[in-house]
Amino acid sequence: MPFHHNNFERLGDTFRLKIGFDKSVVFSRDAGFLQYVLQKNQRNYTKSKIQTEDLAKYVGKGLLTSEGALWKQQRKLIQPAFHKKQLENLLDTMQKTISDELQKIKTGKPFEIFKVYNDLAFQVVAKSLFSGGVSDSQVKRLQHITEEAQKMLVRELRQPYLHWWFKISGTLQKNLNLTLEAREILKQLVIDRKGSRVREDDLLDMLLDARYEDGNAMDEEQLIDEILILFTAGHETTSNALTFTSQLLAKHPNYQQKIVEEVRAAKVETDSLMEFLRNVPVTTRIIEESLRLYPPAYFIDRVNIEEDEFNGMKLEKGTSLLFAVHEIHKSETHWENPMQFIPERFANKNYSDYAAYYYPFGAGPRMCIGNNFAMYEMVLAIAILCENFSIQQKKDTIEINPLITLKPKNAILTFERR
Ligand code: HEM
Repeated sequence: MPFHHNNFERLGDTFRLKIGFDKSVVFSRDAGFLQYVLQKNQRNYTKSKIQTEDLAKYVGKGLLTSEGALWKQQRKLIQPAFHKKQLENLLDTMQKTISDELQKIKTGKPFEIFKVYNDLAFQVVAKSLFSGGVSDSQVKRLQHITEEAQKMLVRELRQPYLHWWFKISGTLQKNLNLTLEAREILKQLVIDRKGSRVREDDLLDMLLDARYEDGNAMDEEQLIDEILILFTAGHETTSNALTFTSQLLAKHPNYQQKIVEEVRAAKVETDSLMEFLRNVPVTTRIIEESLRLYPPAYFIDRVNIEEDEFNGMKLEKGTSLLFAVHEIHKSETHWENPMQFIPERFANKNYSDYAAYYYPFGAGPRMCIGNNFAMYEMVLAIAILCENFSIQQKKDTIEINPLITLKPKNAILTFERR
Protein backbone atom coordinates (compact mmCIF):
# COMPACT_ATOMS: atom_id res chain seq x y z
CA MET A 1 0.00 0.00 0.00
CA PRO A 2 2.79 2.52 0.65
CA PHE A 3 3.95 1.58 -2.86
CA HIS A 4 0.55 2.53 -4.29
CA HIS A 5 0.43 5.67 -2.21
CA ASN A 6 3.81 6.83 -3.50
CA ASN A 7 2.75 6.14 -7.08
CA PHE A 8 -0.42 8.18 -6.66
CA GLU A 9 1.54 11.04 -5.10
CA ARG A 10 4.04 10.94 -7.96
CA LEU A 11 1.77 10.19 -10.92
CA GLY A 12 -1.57 11.71 -9.96
CA ASP A 13 -5.01 10.45 -8.86
CA THR A 14 -5.37 8.37 -12.02
CA PHE A 15 -2.43 6.89 -13.87
CA ARG A 16 -1.67 4.11 -16.30
CA LEU A 17 1.00 1.44 -15.93
CA LYS A 18 2.14 -0.56 -18.97
CA ILE A 19 2.28 -4.27 -18.33
CA GLY A 20 3.99 -6.26 -21.05
CA PHE A 21 3.71 -5.25 -24.73
CA ASP A 22 0.09 -4.43 -25.26
CA LYS A 23 -1.53 -4.41 -21.83
CA SER A 24 -1.94 -1.57 -19.39
CA VAL A 25 -3.62 -1.16 -16.03
CA VAL A 26 -5.24 2.08 -14.95
CA PHE A 27 -4.96 2.82 -11.23
CA SER A 28 -7.29 5.40 -9.76
CA ARG A 29 -8.17 7.02 -6.47
CA ASP A 30 -10.63 9.40 -8.09
CA ALA A 31 -14.00 8.83 -6.38
CA GLY A 32 -15.83 10.39 -9.36
CA PHE A 33 -14.19 7.90 -11.72
CA LEU A 34 -15.11 5.00 -9.43
CA GLN A 35 -18.73 6.17 -9.38
CA TYR A 36 -18.73 6.46 -13.15
CA VAL A 37 -17.52 2.88 -13.56
CA LEU A 38 -19.48 1.16 -10.78
CA GLN A 39 -22.71 3.14 -11.09
CA LYS A 40 -23.24 5.61 -13.93
CA ASN A 41 -21.84 3.56 -16.78
CA GLN A 42 -21.74 0.17 -15.04
CA ARG A 43 -23.24 -1.60 -18.05
CA ASN A 44 -19.98 -1.11 -19.91
CA TYR A 45 -17.89 -2.78 -17.18
CA THR A 46 -17.33 -6.36 -16.08
CA LYS A 47 -15.28 -7.81 -13.28
CA SER A 48 -11.70 -8.91 -13.84
CA LYS A 49 -10.57 -12.44 -14.72
CA ILE A 50 -9.30 -12.85 -11.14
CA GLN A 51 -12.72 -12.25 -9.62
CA THR A 52 -14.54 -14.34 -12.18
CA GLU A 53 -12.66 -17.17 -13.92
CA ASP A 54 -9.75 -17.64 -11.48
CA LEU A 55 -11.95 -17.69 -8.39
CA ALA A 56 -14.81 -19.55 -10.11
CA LYS A 57 -12.47 -22.48 -10.72
CA TYR A 58 -12.70 -23.19 -6.98
CA VAL A 59 -16.05 -21.81 -5.88
CA GLY A 60 -18.15 -22.04 -9.02
CA LYS A 61 -20.31 -19.44 -10.73
CA GLY A 62 -22.19 -17.73 -7.93
CA LEU A 63 -23.01 -14.07 -7.26
CA LEU A 64 -19.45 -12.89 -6.74
CA THR A 65 -18.00 -14.66 -9.77
CA SER A 66 -20.79 -14.57 -12.38
CA GLU A 67 -21.56 -11.93 -14.99
CA GLY A 68 -24.34 -10.79 -17.33
CA ALA A 69 -27.69 -12.58 -17.42
CA LEU A 70 -26.73 -15.30 -14.92
CA TRP A 71 -25.58 -12.72 -12.34
CA LYS A 72 -28.70 -10.58 -12.87
CA GLN A 73 -31.04 -13.49 -12.43
CA GLN A 74 -29.21 -14.75 -9.34
CA ARG A 75 -28.99 -11.33 -7.70
CA LYS A 76 -32.73 -10.80 -8.13
CA LEU A 77 -33.45 -14.22 -6.68
CA ILE A 78 -31.11 -13.99 -3.68
CA GLN A 79 -31.48 -10.30 -2.74
CA PRO A 80 -34.67 -10.78 -0.63
CA ALA A 81 -32.86 -13.25 1.66
CA PHE A 82 -30.56 -10.38 2.68
CA HIS A 83 -33.26 -7.80 3.40
CA LYS A 84 -33.21 -6.43 6.94
CA LYS A 85 -36.53 -8.08 7.76
CA GLN A 86 -35.20 -11.53 6.84
CA LEU A 87 -31.90 -10.95 8.58
CA GLU A 88 -33.81 -10.35 11.79
CA ASN A 89 -34.51 -14.11 11.87
CA LEU A 90 -30.77 -14.79 11.96
CA LEU A 91 -29.81 -12.47 14.81
CA ASP A 92 -30.33 -14.93 17.68
CA THR A 93 -28.17 -17.54 15.97
CA MET A 94 -25.56 -14.91 15.18
CA GLN A 95 -25.42 -13.71 18.76
CA LYS A 96 -25.13 -17.21 20.20
CA THR A 97 -22.44 -18.22 17.70
CA ILE A 98 -20.44 -15.05 18.40
CA SER A 99 -20.66 -15.49 22.21
CA ASP A 100 -19.46 -19.10 21.92
CA GLU A 101 -16.58 -18.22 19.62
CA LEU A 102 -15.38 -15.29 21.75
CA GLN A 103 -15.01 -17.71 24.68
CA LYS A 104 -11.91 -19.00 22.87
CA ILE A 105 -10.02 -15.79 23.64
CA LYS A 106 -7.12 -16.48 26.02
CA THR A 107 -6.67 -13.82 28.69
CA GLY A 108 -3.71 -12.46 30.61
CA LYS A 109 -1.07 -12.93 27.92
CA PRO A 110 -0.36 -11.70 24.38
CA PHE A 111 -2.76 -13.48 22.06
CA GLU A 112 -3.09 -13.51 18.24
CA ILE A 113 -6.77 -12.64 17.71
CA PHE A 114 -7.18 -13.12 13.96
CA LYS A 115 -7.73 -16.88 14.18
CA VAL A 116 -10.63 -16.42 16.63
CA TYR A 117 -12.35 -13.95 14.30
CA ASN A 118 -11.66 -16.12 11.29
CA ASP A 119 -13.42 -19.07 12.92
CA LEU A 120 -16.15 -16.77 14.24
CA ALA A 121 -16.93 -15.32 10.81
CA PHE A 122 -17.00 -18.75 9.19
CA GLN A 123 -19.22 -20.16 11.94
CA VAL A 124 -21.62 -17.22 11.62
CA VAL A 125 -22.11 -17.81 7.88
CA ALA A 126 -22.36 -21.60 8.40
CA LYS A 127 -24.93 -21.34 11.21
CA SER A 128 -26.89 -18.62 9.40
CA LEU A 129 -27.18 -20.99 6.47
CA PHE A 130 -27.70 -24.35 8.18
CA SER A 131 -28.74 -23.54 11.79
CA GLY A 132 -28.14 -26.62 13.92
CA GLY A 133 -28.09 -28.96 10.90
CA VAL A 134 -24.34 -28.71 10.36
CA SER A 135 -21.86 -30.52 12.61
CA ASP A 136 -18.64 -29.01 13.98
CA SER A 137 -16.55 -31.41 11.90
CA GLN A 138 -18.44 -30.42 8.72
CA VAL A 139 -17.91 -26.71 9.45
CA LYS A 140 -14.20 -27.31 10.13
CA ARG A 141 -13.77 -29.18 6.88
CA LEU A 142 -15.67 -26.58 4.85
CA GLN A 143 -13.59 -23.82 6.41
CA HIS A 144 -10.35 -25.67 5.73
CA ILE A 145 -11.32 -26.17 2.07
CA THR A 146 -12.45 -22.55 1.61
CA GLU A 147 -9.19 -21.28 3.07
CA GLU A 148 -7.05 -23.67 1.04
CA ALA A 149 -8.76 -22.47 -2.16
CA GLN A 150 -8.08 -18.85 -1.20
CA LYS A 151 -4.44 -19.61 -0.44
CA MET A 152 -4.07 -21.43 -3.74
CA LEU A 153 -5.57 -18.48 -5.61
CA VAL A 154 -3.09 -16.11 -3.94
CA ARG A 155 -0.22 -18.42 -4.95
CA GLU A 156 -1.47 -18.56 -8.53
CA LEU A 157 -1.71 -14.77 -8.70
CA ARG A 158 1.64 -14.12 -7.09
CA GLN A 159 3.52 -16.79 -9.00
CA PRO A 160 1.82 -17.08 -12.41
CA TYR A 161 5.11 -18.40 -13.84
CA LEU A 162 4.66 -21.50 -11.63
CA HIS A 163 1.37 -22.44 -13.25
CA TRP A 164 3.01 -25.41 -15.07
CA TRP A 165 4.46 -26.63 -11.76
CA PHE A 166 1.14 -26.35 -9.91
CA LYS A 167 -0.30 -28.47 -12.69
CA ILE A 168 2.29 -31.23 -12.96
CA SER A 169 2.99 -31.44 -9.23
CA GLY A 170 -0.68 -32.14 -8.63
CA THR A 171 -1.10 -29.07 -6.35
CA LEU A 172 -3.86 -27.65 -8.53
CA GLN A 173 -5.69 -30.97 -8.77
CA LYS A 174 -5.44 -31.46 -5.00
CA ASN A 175 -7.27 -28.16 -4.50
CA LEU A 176 -9.86 -28.95 -7.12
CA ASN A 177 -10.49 -32.28 -5.38
CA LEU A 178 -10.95 -30.46 -2.09
CA THR A 179 -13.57 -28.29 -3.75
CA LEU A 180 -15.39 -31.41 -4.91
CA GLU A 181 -15.34 -32.69 -1.34
CA ALA A 182 -16.89 -29.40 -0.12
CA ARG A 183 -19.60 -29.72 -2.76
CA GLU A 184 -20.40 -33.25 -1.53
CA ILE A 185 -20.71 -32.07 2.09
CA LEU A 186 -23.02 -29.22 1.00
CA LYS A 187 -25.08 -31.52 -1.21
CA GLN A 188 -25.73 -33.80 1.77
CA LEU A 189 -26.70 -30.84 3.98
CA VAL A 190 -29.19 -29.67 1.34
CA ILE A 191 -30.64 -33.19 0.93
CA ASP A 192 -31.02 -33.49 4.73
CA ARG A 193 -32.85 -30.17 4.88
CA LYS A 194 -35.16 -31.01 1.99
CA GLY A 195 -36.02 -34.29 3.71
CA SER A 196 -36.65 -32.68 7.08
CA ARG A 197 -40.02 -31.33 8.13
CA VAL A 198 -38.51 -28.69 10.39
CA ARG A 199 -38.54 -25.10 9.19
CA GLU A 200 -35.52 -23.15 10.36
CA ASP A 201 -36.20 -19.80 8.65
CA ASP A 202 -32.46 -19.54 8.08
CA LEU A 203 -30.59 -18.54 4.92
CA LEU A 204 -30.86 -22.05 3.46
CA ASP A 205 -34.65 -22.02 3.84
CA MET A 206 -34.69 -18.60 2.12
CA LEU A 207 -32.58 -19.89 -0.77
CA LEU A 208 -34.69 -23.05 -1.10
CA ASP A 209 -37.93 -21.03 -1.09
CA ALA A 210 -36.72 -18.49 -3.66
CA ARG A 211 -38.34 -18.71 -7.10
CA TYR A 212 -37.34 -17.32 -10.50
CA GLU A 213 -39.94 -15.45 -12.53
CA ASP A 214 -40.95 -18.72 -14.22
CA GLY A 215 -41.76 -20.22 -10.81
CA ASN A 216 -38.75 -22.56 -10.70
CA ALA A 217 -36.32 -22.85 -7.82
CA MET A 218 -32.52 -22.80 -8.11
CA ASP A 219 -31.07 -26.10 -9.24
CA GLU A 220 -28.84 -27.93 -6.78
CA GLU A 221 -25.50 -27.16 -8.47
CA GLN A 222 -26.29 -23.43 -8.62
CA LEU A 223 -27.38 -23.48 -4.97
CA ILE A 224 -24.07 -25.08 -3.99
CA ASP A 225 -22.13 -22.49 -6.02
CA GLU A 226 -23.98 -19.72 -4.16
CA ILE A 227 -23.30 -21.27 -0.76
CA LEU A 228 -19.58 -21.62 -1.55
CA ILE A 229 -19.56 -17.97 -2.60
CA LEU A 230 -21.21 -16.83 0.63
CA PHE A 231 -18.48 -18.64 2.59
CA THR A 232 -15.75 -17.08 0.46
CA ALA A 233 -17.13 -13.53 0.36
CA GLY A 234 -18.42 -13.41 3.92
CA HIS A 235 -15.66 -14.85 6.00
CA GLU A 236 -12.24 -13.32 5.41
CA THR A 237 -13.52 -9.77 4.83
CA THR A 238 -15.41 -9.83 8.14
CA SER A 239 -12.59 -11.37 10.15
CA ASN A 240 -10.14 -8.78 8.80
CA ALA A 241 -12.50 -5.95 9.79
CA LEU A 242 -13.09 -7.35 13.28
CA THR A 243 -9.35 -7.71 13.84
CA PHE A 244 -8.59 -4.15 12.71
CA THR A 245 -11.45 -2.82 14.87
CA SER A 246 -10.09 -4.64 17.94
CA GLN A 247 -6.62 -3.22 17.29
CA LEU A 248 -8.03 0.29 16.96
CA LEU A 249 -9.93 -0.18 20.22
CA ALA A 250 -6.73 -1.32 21.93
CA LYS A 251 -5.04 1.86 20.72
CA HIS A 252 -7.97 4.01 21.81
CA PRO A 253 -9.20 2.49 25.11
CA ASN A 254 -11.59 5.37 25.82
CA TYR A 255 -13.77 3.99 23.01
CA GLN A 256 -13.91 0.59 24.75
CA GLN A 257 -15.45 2.35 27.73
CA LYS A 258 -17.94 4.18 25.50
CA ILE A 259 -19.02 0.87 23.95
CA VAL A 260 -19.46 -0.80 27.35
CA GLU A 261 -21.66 2.07 28.58
CA GLU A 262 -23.69 2.17 25.39
CA VAL A 263 -24.20 -1.60 25.27
CA ARG A 264 -25.25 -1.86 28.91
CA ALA A 265 -27.77 0.96 28.49
CA ALA A 266 -29.16 -0.50 25.25
CA LYS A 267 -29.63 -3.94 26.85
CA VAL A 268 -31.73 -2.46 29.63
CA GLU A 269 -33.99 -0.80 27.04
CA THR A 270 -34.92 -3.83 24.95
CA ASP A 271 -34.82 -7.61 24.51
CA SER A 272 -35.08 -7.34 20.72
CA LEU A 273 -31.72 -7.71 18.99
CA MET A 274 -32.85 -5.60 16.03
CA GLU A 275 -33.84 -2.80 18.38
CA PHE A 276 -30.53 -3.22 20.22
CA LEU A 277 -28.63 -2.81 16.94
CA ARG A 278 -30.49 0.42 16.27
CA ASN A 279 -29.61 1.70 19.76
CA VAL A 280 -25.83 1.39 19.59
CA PRO A 281 -24.74 4.23 17.27
CA VAL A 282 -21.33 4.71 18.92
CA THR A 283 -20.38 1.05 18.36
CA THR A 284 -21.67 1.26 14.78
CA ARG A 285 -19.61 4.40 14.05
CA ILE A 286 -16.47 2.78 15.45
CA ILE A 287 -16.88 -0.05 12.95
CA GLU A 288 -17.63 2.39 10.12
CA GLU A 289 -14.45 4.29 10.97
CA SER A 290 -12.46 1.05 11.09
CA LEU A 291 -13.80 0.15 7.61
CA ARG A 292 -12.76 3.60 6.39
CA LEU A 293 -9.19 3.27 7.68
CA TYR A 294 -8.79 -0.44 6.89
CA PRO A 295 -11.23 -1.44 4.13
CA PRO A 296 -10.90 -5.24 3.71
CA ALA A 297 -11.82 -4.89 0.00
CA TYR A 298 -9.12 -2.26 -0.52
CA PHE A 299 -9.14 -2.48 -4.31
CA ILE A 300 -12.13 -2.86 -6.64
CA ASP A 301 -11.39 -3.91 -10.20
CA ARG A 302 -13.25 -3.72 -13.49
CA VAL A 303 -12.63 -4.16 -17.22
CA ASN A 304 -14.47 -2.15 -19.89
CA ILE A 305 -16.48 -4.03 -22.54
CA GLU A 306 -16.47 -1.24 -25.14
CA GLU A 307 -14.08 1.66 -25.59
CA ASP A 308 -14.79 4.48 -23.14
CA GLU A 309 -13.48 7.81 -21.96
CA PHE A 310 -13.36 9.53 -18.59
CA ASN A 311 -12.15 13.10 -18.04
CA GLY A 312 -10.23 13.02 -21.30
CA MET A 313 -8.56 9.66 -20.63
CA LYS A 314 -9.25 7.19 -23.41
CA LEU A 315 -9.95 3.66 -22.23
CA GLU A 316 -9.42 1.12 -24.97
CA LYS A 317 -11.73 -1.86 -24.91
CA GLY A 318 -10.52 -4.39 -22.32
CA THR A 319 -8.57 -1.94 -20.14
CA SER A 320 -8.06 -3.17 -16.58
CA LEU A 321 -9.07 -0.63 -13.96
CA LEU A 322 -8.08 -0.81 -10.32
CA PHE A 323 -9.75 1.56 -7.87
CA ALA A 324 -7.83 2.14 -4.64
CA VAL A 325 -10.63 2.32 -2.08
CA HIS A 326 -8.14 2.74 0.77
CA GLU A 327 -6.76 5.88 -0.91
CA ILE A 328 -10.23 7.40 -1.49
CA HIS A 329 -11.00 6.72 2.19
CA LYS A 330 -7.93 8.70 3.22
CA SER A 331 -8.24 11.61 0.85
CA GLU A 332 -7.85 15.04 2.43
CA THR A 333 -10.28 16.43 -0.14
CA HIS A 334 -13.08 14.35 1.32
CA TRP A 335 -12.15 13.72 4.94
CA GLU A 336 -10.90 15.97 7.72
CA ASN A 337 -7.77 14.56 9.44
CA PRO A 338 -8.13 11.42 7.31
CA MET A 339 -5.34 9.44 8.98
CA GLN A 340 -6.85 9.78 12.44
CA PHE A 341 -9.35 7.48 14.12
CA ILE A 342 -12.36 9.75 14.70
CA PRO A 343 -15.61 7.73 14.79
CA GLU A 344 -17.56 10.95 15.58
CA ARG A 345 -17.07 12.05 11.99
CA PHE A 346 -20.07 9.82 11.18
CA ALA A 347 -22.26 11.30 13.92
CA ASN A 348 -25.43 13.14 12.83
CA LYS A 349 -24.82 12.11 9.24
CA ASN A 350 -26.77 9.90 6.89
CA TYR A 351 -25.02 7.39 4.66
CA SER A 352 -25.95 9.56 1.67
CA ASP A 353 -23.84 12.42 3.11
CA TYR A 354 -20.60 10.49 2.63
CA ALA A 355 -21.55 7.70 0.20
CA ALA A 356 -19.72 9.47 -2.65
CA TYR A 357 -16.33 8.80 -1.04
CA TYR A 358 -16.96 5.83 1.26
CA TYR A 359 -16.88 2.39 -0.41
CA PRO A 360 -16.17 -0.42 2.06
CA PHE A 361 -18.94 -2.47 0.45
CA GLY A 362 -18.47 -1.24 -3.13
CA ALA A 363 -21.21 0.58 -5.04
CA GLY A 364 -23.78 0.20 -7.78
CA PRO A 365 -25.65 -2.98 -8.68
CA ARG A 366 -22.75 -5.21 -7.60
CA MET A 367 -22.47 -3.70 -4.17
CA CYS A 368 -21.96 -6.26 -1.41
CA ILE A 369 -25.20 -8.19 -0.89
CA GLY A 370 -24.07 -9.04 2.65
CA ASN A 371 -23.44 -5.46 3.85
CA ASN A 372 -26.24 -5.43 6.43
CA PHE A 373 -25.46 -8.99 7.46
CA ALA A 374 -21.81 -8.01 7.99
CA MET A 375 -22.65 -4.83 9.92
CA TYR A 376 -25.05 -6.69 12.25
CA GLU A 377 -22.49 -9.40 12.81
CA MET A 378 -19.66 -6.95 13.50
CA VAL A 379 -21.69 -4.70 15.81
CA LEU A 380 -22.81 -7.74 17.83
CA ALA A 381 -19.27 -9.11 17.96
CA ILE A 382 -17.66 -5.85 19.10
CA ALA A 383 -20.46 -5.22 21.61
CA ILE A 384 -20.08 -8.69 23.16
CA LEU A 385 -16.28 -8.43 23.05
CA CYS A 386 -16.11 -5.11 24.91
CA GLU A 387 -18.78 -6.13 27.40
CA ASN A 388 -16.66 -9.12 28.42
CA PHE A 389 -13.06 -8.10 27.85
CA SER A 390 -10.75 -5.12 28.01
CA ILE A 391 -8.15 -5.01 25.23
CA GLN A 392 -4.56 -3.78 25.23
CA GLN A 393 -1.84 -3.67 22.66
CA LYS A 394 1.89 -3.21 23.30
CA LYS A 395 2.84 -1.88 19.88
CA ASP A 396 1.44 1.36 18.61
CA THR A 397 1.41 0.27 14.96
CA ILE A 398 -1.18 -1.78 13.12
CA GLU A 399 0.56 -4.03 10.60
CA ILE A 400 -1.12 -4.93 7.33
CA ASN A 401 -0.72 -7.64 4.74
CA PRO A 402 -2.37 -6.54 1.49
CA LEU A 403 -3.28 -9.70 -0.47
CA ILE A 404 -6.60 -10.25 -2.29
CA THR A 405 -8.13 -8.62 0.75
CA LEU A 406 -6.43 -6.22 3.17
CA LYS A 407 -5.39 -8.60 5.93
CA PRO A 408 -4.04 -7.82 9.38
CA LYS A 409 -0.57 -9.07 10.34
CA ASN A 410 0.67 -9.94 13.86
CA ALA A 411 -2.54 -8.78 15.52
CA ILE A 412 -1.29 -9.62 18.99
CA LEU A 413 -3.45 -8.18 21.74
CA THR A 414 -3.81 -8.76 25.46
CA PHE A 415 -7.31 -9.39 26.80
CA GLU A 416 -8.51 -9.24 30.40
CA ARG A 417 -11.97 -10.27 31.61
CA ARG A 418 -14.11 -7.37 32.76
C1 HEM B 1 -16.73 -6.49 6.38
C2 HEM B 1 -17.28 -7.41 5.62
C3 HEM B 1 -17.43 -7.31 4.13
C4 HEM B 1 -16.85 -6.46 3.24
C5 HEM B 1 -15.86 -5.34 3.53
C6 HEM B 1 -17.37 -6.79 1.93
C7 HEM B 1 -17.05 -6.11 0.76
C8 HEM B 1 -17.58 -6.40 -0.48
C9 HEM B 1 -17.34 -5.63 -1.68
C10 HEM B 1 -16.47 -4.38 -1.78
C11 HEM B 1 -18.03 -6.22 -2.69
C12 HEM B 1 -18.12 -5.72 -4.14
C13 HEM B 1 -16.95 -6.19 -4.96
C14 HEM B 1 -16.96 -5.58 -6.36
O1 HEM B 1 -17.80 -4.77 -6.70
O2 HEM B 1 -16.07 -5.96 -7.14
C15 HEM B 1 -18.70 -7.38 -2.15
C16 HEM B 1 -19.48 -8.24 -2.87
C17 HEM B 1 -20.12 -9.34 -2.31
N1 HEM B 1 -20.19 -9.68 -0.98
FE1 HEM B 1 -19.32 -8.70 0.55
N2 HEM B 1 -18.24 -7.84 2.06
C18 HEM B 1 -18.31 -8.18 3.38
C19 HEM B 1 -19.09 -9.18 3.95
C20 HEM B 1 -19.92 -10.02 3.25
C21 HEM B 1 -20.76 -11.03 3.84
C22 HEM B 1 -20.89 -11.29 5.34
C23 HEM B 1 -21.37 -11.69 2.81
C24 HEM B 1 -22.36 -12.83 2.85
C25 HEM B 1 -22.73 -13.48 3.90
C26 HEM B 1 -20.92 -11.08 1.57
C27 HEM B 1 -21.30 -11.47 0.30
C28 HEM B 1 -20.95 -10.82 -0.86
C29 HEM B 1 -21.37 -11.25 -2.18
C30 HEM B 1 -22.22 -12.48 -2.49
C31 HEM B 1 -20.86 -10.32 -3.09
C32 HEM B 1 -21.08 -10.32 -4.59
C33 HEM B 1 -22.32 -9.49 -4.91
C34 HEM B 1 -22.63 -9.37 -6.39
O3 HEM B 1 -21.71 -9.27 -7.20
O4 HEM B 1 -23.82 -9.33 -6.70
N3 HEM B 1 -20.05 -10.07 1.87
N4 HEM B 1 -18.42 -7.46 -0.78
